[in-house]
Amino acid sequence: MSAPQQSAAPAVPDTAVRDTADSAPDDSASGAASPSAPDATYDVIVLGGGPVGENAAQYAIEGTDLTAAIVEEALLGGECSYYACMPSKALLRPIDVARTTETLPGVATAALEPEALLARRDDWVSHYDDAGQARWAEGAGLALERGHGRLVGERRVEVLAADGTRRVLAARHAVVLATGSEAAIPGPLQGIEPWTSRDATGVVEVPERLVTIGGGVVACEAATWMRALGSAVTMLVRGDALLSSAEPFAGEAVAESLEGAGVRIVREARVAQAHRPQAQPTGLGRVHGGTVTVRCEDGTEHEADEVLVATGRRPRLGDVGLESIGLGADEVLAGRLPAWLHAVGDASGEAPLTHWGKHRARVVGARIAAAATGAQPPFEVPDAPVPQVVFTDPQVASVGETEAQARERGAEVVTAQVPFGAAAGTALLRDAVPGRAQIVVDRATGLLLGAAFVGPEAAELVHAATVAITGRVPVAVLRHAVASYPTASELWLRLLEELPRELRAPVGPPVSAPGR
Ligand SMILES: Cc1cc2nc3c(=O)[nH]c(=O)nc-3n(C[C@H](O)[C@H](O)[C@H](O)COP(=O)(O)OP(=O)(O)OC[C@H]3O[C@@H](n4cnc5c(N)ncnc54)[C@H](O)[C@@H]3O)c2cc1C
Ligand SMILES: NC(=O)c1ccc[n+]([C@@H]2O[C@H](COP(=O)([O-])OP(=O)(O)OC[C@H]3O[C@@H](n4cnc5c(N)ncnc54)[C@H](O)[C@@H]3O)[C@@H](O)[C@H]2O)c1
Repeated sequence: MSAPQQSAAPAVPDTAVRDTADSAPDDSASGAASPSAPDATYDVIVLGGGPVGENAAQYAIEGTDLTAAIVEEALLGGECSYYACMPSKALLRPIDVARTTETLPGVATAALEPEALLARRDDWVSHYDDAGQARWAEGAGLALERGHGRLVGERRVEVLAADGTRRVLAARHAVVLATGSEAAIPGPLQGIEPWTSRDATGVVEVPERLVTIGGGVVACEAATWMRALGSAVTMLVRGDALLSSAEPFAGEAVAESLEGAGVRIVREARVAQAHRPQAQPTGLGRVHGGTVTVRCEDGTEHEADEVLVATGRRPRLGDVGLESIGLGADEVLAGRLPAWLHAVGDASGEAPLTHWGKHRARVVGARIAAAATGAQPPFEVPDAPVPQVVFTDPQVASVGETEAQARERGAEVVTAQVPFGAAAGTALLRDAVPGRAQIVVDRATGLLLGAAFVGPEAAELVHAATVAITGRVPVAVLRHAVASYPTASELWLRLLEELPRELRAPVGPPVSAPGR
């Protein structure tokens, strides 16, 4: 589906590749066999050039004279740039704007132009060409080794290029696994060439009838743009809610909105079988064969022109040579790795989100640089919270723990909830404002544990919560962080006002925040 660009040679001048004579790793130290002497040696080798691998490589050499290579078998920039975040958000933003115009008197309702929308998507994925990313890598002083990389021993990586040539690379200090993830396709749907998220973001032929399987982020976002493009969408959800890992009111609001737009949501629908004549890989975003019939365990059948499987992703660790160093995927996912080997991003099993993977890559990259140069490792925050935005209408923006997660952990929590339109700034966004906002606060410390904003343009509200959780700002102090009038951020004031007085306005001397 992708159009890999292949070249056996590194994309940066050979000056970035140090002489290997006296510094190649000593294989005898580990007892691991090396298939051959290295063709090149770098200080750091990163397997996988997605956003996470790029950041790991960049931070591992920044401000040093270390060298790093990124090994990439397809498009430099990874899933996020060409098949995931960027195309999906490029599709969703005009849809969001058009929806907003439906609710705002004083502006004509905007009509979507499907062809122009897909053309915008194509621009945002650089027409599946990674030349710009390759230029960035070169500018950052990173070597680019094109081909499939796998470990072949301790700090050894073999790169198999598209033309069949093999190069063995040696890493003086570290190897980073940043190989991303792949769509998980349940058994009954294998063999019928279903769409994955790649086809949905790369849509070329809009199927008249689309069935989606799954009730998570991909299903909800894709249902939004596929419905807007004209598909009759039926979502088969095996549970009773959408976005089940978020606060319950998030899934309810998104379901109401999708149903309002004409999407059919079938809950408790467990897929037992799927059938399709002439299933074939016709290309990215094209209909992959004849009519699909999906049969559920309760005997109901759903017919469609295409089926999108959105049932989660799994780390891509199957063909990275872990066995050559006596490890398996379980060790990677549990973080049981030798000191020279690191895993980051989707491949690590941590939250499969670009910003989180990139953050961890910066941390790990800086650690590698410090260890390699003998510098003091940079300060880290071990329990930084993970934010996420689901770009549905309404948007779902959340960070930290949900109320249920905090209670399950045994925390004594207080929550505050307000309608999303409770502040003048949010009420002005649309004439009818759906959604809610909620904060979860630890009763004993007054610290924020989690926050969720469900509403139009909620995305930008969540960073304040991320800052408050990361910086351990008590709600009594947060109350004095004044939002401008009339902005959406004033929702914070409304939320804090809902908390018990002893938490938000305790009596005492002025200013008691730590560090002041
Ligand atoms: C439809 C969709 C929308 C998304 N939207 C968002 C969003 O809005 N915001 C967000 O934060 N996250 C989003 N995500 C998640 C995000 O795409 C991932 O978290 C992110 O791409 C992970 O980056 P990565 O670098 O770890 O992996 P990837 O982006 O998957 O990159 C891995 C790279 O490694 C290469 N590779 C793999 N194995 C090898 C090998 N053996 N040798 C050489 N190269 C190899 C691959 O070709 C690929 O280029 C979305 C995901 C999907 C599916
Ligand atoms: N805006 C964003 O940040 C964004 C957008 C898209 C994807 N992503 C990331 O990509 C990852 C993958 O997204 P996703 O939606 O595929 O996964 P997900 O984990 O969000 O949702 C998977 C859904 O599939 C269901 N499911 C799992 N196995 C099933 C089966 N065998 N049969 C039927 N249903 C099944 C689950 O119950 C759930 O509803 C997510 O973890 C998400 O973080 C992020």
